[in-house]
Amino acid sequence: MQLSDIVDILIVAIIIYNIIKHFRKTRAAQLLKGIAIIFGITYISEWLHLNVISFILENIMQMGFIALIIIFQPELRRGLEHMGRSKFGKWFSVEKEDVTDVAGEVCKAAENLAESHTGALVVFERETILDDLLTGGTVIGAKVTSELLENIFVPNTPLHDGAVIIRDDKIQKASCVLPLSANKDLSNELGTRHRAALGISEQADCVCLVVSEETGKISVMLNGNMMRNLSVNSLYKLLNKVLAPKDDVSTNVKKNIDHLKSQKRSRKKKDEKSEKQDKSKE
Ligand SMILES: Nc1ncnc2c1ncn2[C@@H]1O[C@H](COP(=O)(O)OP(=O)(O)OP(=O)(O)O)[C@@H](O)[C@H]1O
Repeated sequence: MQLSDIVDILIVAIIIYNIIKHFRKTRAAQLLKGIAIIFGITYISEWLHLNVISFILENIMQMGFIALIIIFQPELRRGLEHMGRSKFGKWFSVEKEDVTDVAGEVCKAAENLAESHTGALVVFERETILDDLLTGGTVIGAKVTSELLENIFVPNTPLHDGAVIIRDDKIQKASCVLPLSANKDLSNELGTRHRAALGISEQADCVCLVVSEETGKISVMLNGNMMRNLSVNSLYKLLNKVLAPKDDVSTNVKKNIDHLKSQKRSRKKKDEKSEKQDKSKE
């Protein structure tokens, strides 16, 4: 066995491990089990020379390949988008200061909504444009303010049902219907609002915020995971962290300048200190 074979096997093993890990808790896991069973039966029927059965199964598998691409289209798209996402690109097309403003306004609204037990669902769009995953919705296109957010979710008003979508520093849409998660591990006490937030976070890189009407608790969904019962403080920190532009070029430049300045300062201090020491010796 050559080194390239070992590398080859390792890469395939890592890919299979990640596919299983990714699909373990989703509807796709059942499909993958079914495919594995068909593969197994085909192999056994070939081994036993059951020609008709193996002919049928082989044809099913050929057609199945195309069917798989159609069935897994959202997952494939998400995976390819994830791969194509540049490490050096911006995650969010607004400045860090805007992110802090948006996070502040949303947290203020979340605190008031939680206090009054008003249900709310807010989705922050990041790299992946969410339009294809949304049904319905009313375009708003206004700057994010706590007053506007709180107003949208007032019960029995036209826009309170469904999700608000935040793109950059604007409320892009309200009253949007999101895809529901098929996660079976989700607690029974959580209904469709939480399931919808989890659903879209499984299919895109967005960040979802839910205020429960029933309990007044704040939850955040990200990459198909849920963080429950967050305080407003931790929500603020989390939003700033996940929405901030990563490795923003200007931030890096600033960091470098700061670093150079602090080096210069410490060199100057050192020089002054040694000068003083020399003088005292004299
Ligand atoms: N697919 C969906 N997309 C967006 N919003 C949805 C969707 N399904 C339900 N909702 C919202 O969730 C509300 C119903 O919430 P439900 O009580 O079933 O969920 P929940 O997770 O228990 O939340 P809560 O704790 O606030 O009661 C609906 O009125 C609607 O506003």
